Amino acid sequence: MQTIRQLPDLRDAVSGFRAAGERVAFVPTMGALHAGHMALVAEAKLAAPRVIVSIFVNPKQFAPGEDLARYPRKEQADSRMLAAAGVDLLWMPPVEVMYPEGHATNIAVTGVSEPLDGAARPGHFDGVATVVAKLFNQVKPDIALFGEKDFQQLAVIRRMVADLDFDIDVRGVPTQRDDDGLALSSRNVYLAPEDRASAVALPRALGVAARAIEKGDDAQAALATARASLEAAGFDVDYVELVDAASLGTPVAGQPRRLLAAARIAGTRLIDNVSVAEPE
Ligand SMILES: Nc1ncnc2c1ncn2[C@@H]1O[C@H](COP(=O)(O)OP(=O)(O)OP(=O)(O)O)[C@@H](O)[C@H]1O
Ligand SMILES: CC(C)(CO)[C@@H](O)C(=O)[O-]
Ligand code: BAL
Repeated sequence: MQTIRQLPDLRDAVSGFRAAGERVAFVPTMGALHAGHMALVAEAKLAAPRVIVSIFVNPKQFAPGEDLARYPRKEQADSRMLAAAGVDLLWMPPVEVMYPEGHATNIAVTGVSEPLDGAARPGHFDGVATVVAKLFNQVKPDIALFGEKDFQQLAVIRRMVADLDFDIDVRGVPTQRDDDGLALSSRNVYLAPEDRASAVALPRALGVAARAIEKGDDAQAALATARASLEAAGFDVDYVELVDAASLGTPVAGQPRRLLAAARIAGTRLIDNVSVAEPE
């Protein structure tokens, strides 16, 4: 696996793949890799002969006061995992390569980025859209893979790709979970053992609410029950909401729906989401 940190070197390597007629699948990450990321890499390996992974902890997507400084960084372990998984190229630009002095362009995707995490984390999705657009222009992938764990992020990227005419096939990969159901996340390492044990309330509350709504119970009552069980487990709840799976706005009869939540336990903010089928 080549590890590249400068843009001209990346351009040379990508031109080499293209000259050989090889399609490229791309997995953008912020590192501290776990089995969730590796599921994206495995899908990428199936999708194209060349796989590029990026690791870049993007300062622009952290709102003021968030965990940018203490975000886990595990460069050597990450690099070993990616090499063992058969990744061709690891793109790891320093901050000054991504945002040289004078960088002044911001990409704001309206609508789908505004509710939920967009409301809770001001500027977050502008930072995500801006860095993902730059990564797409740098890597020039044919296919890009994102996790459904960050469901709103996936929707924002799909919107941006459609609106800006990126010729990239964006694919979502189902959320990978620990044995007890907690979604894998780099931020899980922040959890003390007792908080990690309580955190299972998040997937459980979403599962219970989704099943209740699917069998025709009142959605608002199911959401209130989910909120109460999260609070009983020690969470401060940012939101628990049922939305239209495409627009992330008000659910539309007959259209796919999604139940999303964000909540903090002992200061660590976790997100999760599940699909909700039509009432039986
Ligand atoms: N449990 C998971 N299952 C599937 N995909 C995941 C999972 N966790 C992260 N991903 C995906 O991996 C990509 C990189 O995510 P990122 O590096 O931010 O990891 P993370 O674990 O989501 O970290 P964070 O703690 O910041 O949420 C994203 O597309 C994200 O949706
Ligand atoms: C897509 C991403 C790599 C952009 O920084 C990040 O938001 C993430 O890891 O999900
Ligand atoms: N996994 C999304 C990146 C973030 O929370 O900033």
